[in-house]
Amino acid sequence: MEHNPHSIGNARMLHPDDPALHLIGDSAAIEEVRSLIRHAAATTIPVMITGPSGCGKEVVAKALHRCSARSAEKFVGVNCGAIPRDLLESELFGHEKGSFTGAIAQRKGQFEDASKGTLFLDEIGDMPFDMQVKLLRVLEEKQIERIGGTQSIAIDTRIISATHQNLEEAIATKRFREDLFYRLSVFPIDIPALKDRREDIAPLIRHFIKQIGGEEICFSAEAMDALENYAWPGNARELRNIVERAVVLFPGVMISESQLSSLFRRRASNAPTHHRHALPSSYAGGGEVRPFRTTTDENSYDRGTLGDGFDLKKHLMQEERKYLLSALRMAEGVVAEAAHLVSLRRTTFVEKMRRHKIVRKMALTDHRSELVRRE
Ligand SMILES: Nc1ncnc2c1ncn2[C@@H]1O[C@H](COP(=O)(O)OP(=O)(O)OP(=O)(O)O)[C@@H](O)[C@H]1O
Repeated sequence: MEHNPHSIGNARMLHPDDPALHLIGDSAAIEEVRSLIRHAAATTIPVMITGPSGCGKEVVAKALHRCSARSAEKFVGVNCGAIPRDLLESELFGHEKGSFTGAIAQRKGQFEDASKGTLFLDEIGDMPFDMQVKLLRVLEEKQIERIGGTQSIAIDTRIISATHQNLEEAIATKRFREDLFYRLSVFPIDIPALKDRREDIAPLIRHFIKQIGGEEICFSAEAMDALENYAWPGNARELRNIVERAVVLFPGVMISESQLSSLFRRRASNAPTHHRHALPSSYAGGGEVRPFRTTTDENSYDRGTLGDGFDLKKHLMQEERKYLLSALRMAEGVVAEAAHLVSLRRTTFVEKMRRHKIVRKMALTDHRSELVRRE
């Protein structure tokens, strides 16, 4: 058992610097999450954080790390869905020099790097099935072997995983190993969607305004009402983006309900209104702005474009990459929505992202887009 004097007890007994308080929200659901963080932080048991995309899973993981006795050590985040299969094993477990083409030097993996600290396995539901077997073995034996290595290395790494997927469903369809699921989710923490904890919207707006800096903004009572009634398909991430836009477009201004539509640039028709019955049903069609336009007609290419080394396969790959990135940007990093924008299944979209080495967070405005994030 690890103990941290600041992490145990209820909110009233807490030190004002309690890292769990960095998790913003006044709802009962967030209060419950804070309480779970404090309990989990006093142990090293594996925690699995679930909730829809953008709801704050990484914020919770970091709060848990900061609350724990490991807070002085590293927090290392790995996005299991964004790293190509071939690289993931080396990313997690490291490799010895010469163990494969391109392994020009020995490299420690994230498990070793985060030893004594916390390893955050984000998007665990996207981990390839064969890697799941390897991960399970490591968790059971508490030791790793670098690729091409001959000796086992003991590790003392706290594991927090997260997913927006329904892993029970993934288990039923044999995409996720049941034994690994039970190993990782000893202590589950579920974060509800923002639409189910509307009390958090106002404090989150205040928090984001402070975090972003710049001139103060505020929303009229009707505008606040509309924001509190909106469906927030992108959850807190979408709210943050709206606040960012508001700070740029309306510095020092009281924002009215009618001005909100300019903040919701994705789909003007989906902008919130304070009439509950008029609320956008999150991705309903009517009046959608069409994201992509065809720029050329059939038969319109001539010798000027073709010939001279024109490579159709390469060209199509480049175009595909542009479409994927644009869709991701328009969907503000919500993969399911981006896939919907280009009429692909989510899994196909993720597969294409892997092929193009696209990281979901490349599309986000807060530029936290690395494969591996460190604190
Ligand atoms: N309760 C919260 N308090 C403070 N900031 C929050 C909270 N929830 C979300 N955020 C902010 O919203 C954005 C998205 O949060 P985060 O990246 O943690 O979501 P996530 O659930 O991990 O997303 P994904 O599933 O896409 O990985 C971040 O900018 C984060 O700082």
